[in-house]
Amino acid sequence: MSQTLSFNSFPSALAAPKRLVIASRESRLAMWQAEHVRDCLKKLYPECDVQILGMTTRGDQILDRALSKVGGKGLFVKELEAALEDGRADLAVHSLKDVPMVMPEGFDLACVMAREDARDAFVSNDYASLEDLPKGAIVGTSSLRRESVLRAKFPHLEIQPLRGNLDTRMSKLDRGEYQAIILAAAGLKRLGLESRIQALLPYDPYTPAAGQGALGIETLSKHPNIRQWLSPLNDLPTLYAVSAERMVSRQLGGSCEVPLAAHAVWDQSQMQIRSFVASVDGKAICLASGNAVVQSVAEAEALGLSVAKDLIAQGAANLIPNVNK
Ligand SMILES: NCc1[nH]cc(CCC(=O)O)c1CC(=O)O
Repeated sequence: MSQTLSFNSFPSALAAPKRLVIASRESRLAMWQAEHVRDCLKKLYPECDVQILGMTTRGDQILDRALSKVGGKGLFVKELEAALEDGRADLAVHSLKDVPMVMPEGFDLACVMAREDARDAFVSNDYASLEDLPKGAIVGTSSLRRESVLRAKFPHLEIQPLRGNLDTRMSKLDRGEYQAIILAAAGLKRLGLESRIQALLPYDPYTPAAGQGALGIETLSKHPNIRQWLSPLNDLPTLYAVSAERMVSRQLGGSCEVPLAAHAVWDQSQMQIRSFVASVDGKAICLASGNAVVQSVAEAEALGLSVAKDLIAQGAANLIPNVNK
């Protein structure tokens, strides 16, 4: 093992925390996630005063343009990082999918919690599956990754952008603006909207984004105690899986300006990973998968690196703007 990590154990050398403030976005999903972390911390440290500081980010405010055009994933995390930096909060809870692949100087991804269902979900009021949609039906998604698979498999469908938080997206569907929408199953399940899922999309070909369904907790690097306090919340299978996925994405530029999917599963030392890079029209695709025994974060990252190299050898970099070829 190249790294020593402690899991599910009380960091006994350290006194329990007295007060912890969690920075969170204010969407219903973000608050559910922050409350989940608060409840886990309260269970671990019953004496600790755990508070949630809700805030609005630029990513929540800009709803009229594609995320890929206005600055990408970082838009959802910058305000939370500012709160960590000036001491208003001790930790920030994020959907790991929204956390940039390279952490900014001074910040750490201190903890990765157990993953929800990582699949994409088909949501519709009138149709049971993608296969049932008629020619010209409008499907809502702003994810270039989802769009590329849909356009490759169902060229007769019309893909339209869909932004906003989960409740906004669901109400746009319910108002009839779309015949169907594609969302991460994890968010729907967390908000008690599982019954709205018509079909869970299989990992092949609907491979999710790196980190989808997992929660990440960010802290300042200069506060190692907080990392220690959070360490019992880490989930090892999830940590290994997302370490491989995030390595693939990092090697390929880590932006959401390109259709990029990476999904790994770790079970009893065996890791499997599947990844693709595609053109938005779905006409070009590089696909790679891998298998390895993984018993450390470093080994997970090594598998991710080999998958990224495989994709690059197939010409994936030609599909990606600004990546080192
Ligand atoms: N890109 C936005 C985003 N970030 C995290 C989730 C859902 C929850 C998750 O994947 O953890 C979503 C919505 C979606 O993709 O439908």
